[in-house]
Amino acid sequence: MRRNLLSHVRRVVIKIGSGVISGDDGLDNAIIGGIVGDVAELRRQGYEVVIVSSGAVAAGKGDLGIIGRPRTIPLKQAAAAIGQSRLMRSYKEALRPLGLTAGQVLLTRDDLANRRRYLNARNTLMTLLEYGVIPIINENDTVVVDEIRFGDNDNLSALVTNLVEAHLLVILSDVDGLFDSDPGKNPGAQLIPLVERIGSGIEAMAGDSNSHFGTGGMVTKIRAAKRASLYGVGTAIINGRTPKILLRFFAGEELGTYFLPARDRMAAKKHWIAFTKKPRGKLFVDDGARNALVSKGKSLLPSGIQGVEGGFDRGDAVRLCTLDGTEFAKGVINYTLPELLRIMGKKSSEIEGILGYKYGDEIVHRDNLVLDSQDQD
Ligand SMILES: Nc1ncnc2c1ncn2[C@@H]1O[C@H](COP(=O)(O)OP(=O)(O)O)[C@@H](O)[C@H]1O
Ligand SMILES: N[C@@H](CCC(=O)OP(=O)(O)O)C(=O)O
Repeated sequence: MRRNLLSHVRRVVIKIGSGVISGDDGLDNAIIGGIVGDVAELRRQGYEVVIVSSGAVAAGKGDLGIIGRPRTIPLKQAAAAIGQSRLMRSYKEALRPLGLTAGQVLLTRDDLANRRRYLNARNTLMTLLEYGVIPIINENDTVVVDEIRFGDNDNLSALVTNLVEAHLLVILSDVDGLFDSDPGKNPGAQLIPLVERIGSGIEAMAGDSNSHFGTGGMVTKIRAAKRASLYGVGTAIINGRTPKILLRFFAGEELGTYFLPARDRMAAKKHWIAFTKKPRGKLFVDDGARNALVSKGKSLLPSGIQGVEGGFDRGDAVRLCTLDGTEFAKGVINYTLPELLRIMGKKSSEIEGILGYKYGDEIVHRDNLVLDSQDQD
């Protein structure tokens, strides 16, 4: 059955967790060599591979005398500054004898939240693939602050899956897949081989990370699988410490946990609005406007808006709320806050008379709107 699920797959994002490629002494070059060997073989079989690799902090923290997790953000960032170049060197040295080369791509959420930079990052990644180079992506840990953080590389890998229009996300972790409870705490835990839909029952099974290395445990992996699934892509979680696991998986062996894609695929742009753009304000709309958006698939016009909150610019994402504050959608706004304060509650035909210009009748166009029922951040 697995072979059928993979038959359409040509481009794949492989996320490699810190716990897979590092131990207490830093990077585990034997494991990296094994994974890279599999990747080279997958390339020969015609797959295009994009790697999202963690491990910078684990590779650098020893130089700072840190045992266990770095306690502060500056320490984590300093460890990443030391470790990221070491991580890339390990990949490059493993790839070189196989005739392959890697390209480092460091991203922040800000890079992907801006549409122009998002498209630019995509062009870079596509060019690397076109030239047969393996992109190795990580969060740009040394510069990120909270507002522009992906948070964890599971999330980053789901967003990259959309960015490069991949057909499959494979998460290599230090466990065999998703178990019905944390196998680190419960030796009787059972592996779940197939997840058809990620609902609250599945989410309740996931626990945090138990290691010095991992960031989010199963919680962030399931969230990533859900995001990929809403984009119409399946996700596999398999054990990256098992030799030749990638080759066995792509040969169709039933390994780990496979999450099926959702039936209703979200368009790439809507997925980006839902998960990559950070909301910068709120609009409070009346029942008529909410109904038009939720039940009739209409755009948001100025007449239904009764209140605003936060500071936003044209092109930013905002949350849409009912008058009692219940959030029900997220969308990209066509007007700035000062403009909106002048035109809210008015008819679309009055916009030009009030502002002296208009960008359109819609405050949020339905093509740039994602309802909560479609699931979002
Ligand atoms: N239900 C579960 N099934 C499998 N692993 C779980 C579960 N709940 C929590 N975990 C923990 O999640 C860990 C993997 O996540 P993490 O440590 O963040 O690794 P990575 O570095 O691969 O991201 C496992 O080692 C395990 O201890
Ligand atoms: N960017 C960080 C990794 C963050 C992270 O999500 O780690 P992990 O849970 O091991 O995938 C690093 O390179 O150390």
